[in-house]
Amino acid sequence: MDKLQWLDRIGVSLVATAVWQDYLTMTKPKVVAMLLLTALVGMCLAVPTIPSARVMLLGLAGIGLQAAAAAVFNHILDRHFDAQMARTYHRPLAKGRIPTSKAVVFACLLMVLGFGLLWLLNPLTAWLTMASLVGYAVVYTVWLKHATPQNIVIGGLAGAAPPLLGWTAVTGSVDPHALLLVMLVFAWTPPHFWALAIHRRDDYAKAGIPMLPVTHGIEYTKTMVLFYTLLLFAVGLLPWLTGMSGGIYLIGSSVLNFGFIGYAIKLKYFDTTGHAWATFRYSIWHLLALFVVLLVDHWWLTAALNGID
Ligand code: HEM
Ligand SMILES: CC(C)=CCC/C(C)=C/CC/C(C)=C/COP(=O)(O)OP(=O)(O)O
Repeated sequence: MDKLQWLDRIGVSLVATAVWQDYLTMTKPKVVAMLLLTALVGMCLAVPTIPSARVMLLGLAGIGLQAAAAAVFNHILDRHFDAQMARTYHRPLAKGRIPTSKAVVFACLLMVLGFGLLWLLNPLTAWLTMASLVGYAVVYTVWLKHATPQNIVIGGLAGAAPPLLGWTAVTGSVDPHALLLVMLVFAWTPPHFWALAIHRRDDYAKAGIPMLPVTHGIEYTKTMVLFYTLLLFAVGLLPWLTGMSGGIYLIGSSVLNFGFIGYAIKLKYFDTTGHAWATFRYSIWHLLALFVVLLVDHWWLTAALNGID
C-alpha cells in the first residue's frame, strides 16, 4: 500500500470515529450511567442479597437503552433550541453533522430493543420504562420545557423513575420502598438543575426557554434551591424512619444532604463567582454517593441480620 492509500485509510477511520462519537453523544452517556446506578441500587434493595445475573443484565441493558433512546429523542426535538445556546450549539443535530432521519432511526432502534429486553423480564417494567421515555422525550421536552418554569419539577419524575424500574425488574410489582427512592431523586432534581440554570440563565433567556431564573429571577431561584435541599434532607430521612435503611445510610445521607444545604446557603447568602456551577457539580457527586451509601448500608444490614441468624 502506498503513502496516499495509508493517509486515505487513516482519514476514513477518523471520520468513522467522529460519527460514532456523535451517536454516542446523543445518548447522553454520563446521565444514562447515573440513571443506571440508581436502577442498579433499586434492583439490589429489592432482595436481601444480589439479584440474579439475568435480571441485572437484561434490566440494566433495557433501562439503559430506553433512557438512551429518550436522550436521542430529546436531541432531535430540541435541535433548533440547542442551536441557540452556547452550551449546546455544537451538538451533532444542532450543527447538522447527523441527519435528523438517521437520528430518528437510531432512537427507534434503541427504544424497541430496550423495550424488548425488558419485556423478557416482565411487562410491568417494560411499560413503566416506556412511560418514563415518553415522559421525558415528549411530555417534558416538547411541552413542559417550553410551557412552565415548573417544567423540571414535573418532568423530573421521568428521571427519578429508574430506581423503581430496577426494583420492578426484580419483583414484577411496585413496592412502597421503591417509591421512597424515586422521591429521593425527585427532590434532588430541582437543586441539581436550577443551580445549572442560574449559571446558564442568559443562555436560556436567549433561546426563550422559561426556566425559573429567567421567569422569576436568580434570587427567587436560589431560594427554591435552598428549599429543595431542605426538602431533600427531610425526604432523605424516610428510608431510615421506615426501617428500609439503617445507621450507615442515616449518617452517610445526612452528611451528603447537609453538604448540599451548605452549598445552597452559600449560593443564597454568600454567593461568589462560579458557586452556582460548583453547586451543580456537587449535586452530581452527591447523588452518586447517596446511592452508593444506600447499597453499602443494605448489604451491611443483610450481613448483620445473617450474623444474628
Ligand atoms: C428534569 C430533570 C433534569 C434536568 C432538567 C437535568 C438537566 C441537566 C443538564 C442541562 C445537564 C448538562 C450540564 C452541562 O452542560 O454540563 C445535566 C447534567 C447531568 N445530569 Fe441532569 N438533569 C435532570 C435530571 C437528572 C437525573 C435524574 C440524573 C441522574 C439520576 C441526572 C444526572 C446528570 C449527570 C450525571 C450530569 C453530568 C453529565 C456530564 O457531565 O456530561 N440528571 N443535567
Ligand atoms: C426511560 C428513562 C429512564 C428515561 C430517562 C429520561 C432521561 C434521559 C432523563 C434525564 C434528564 C435530563 C438529562 C434532562 C435534561 O434535559 P434538557 O433538555 O433540559 O437538557 P439539555 O438542554 O442538556 O438537553
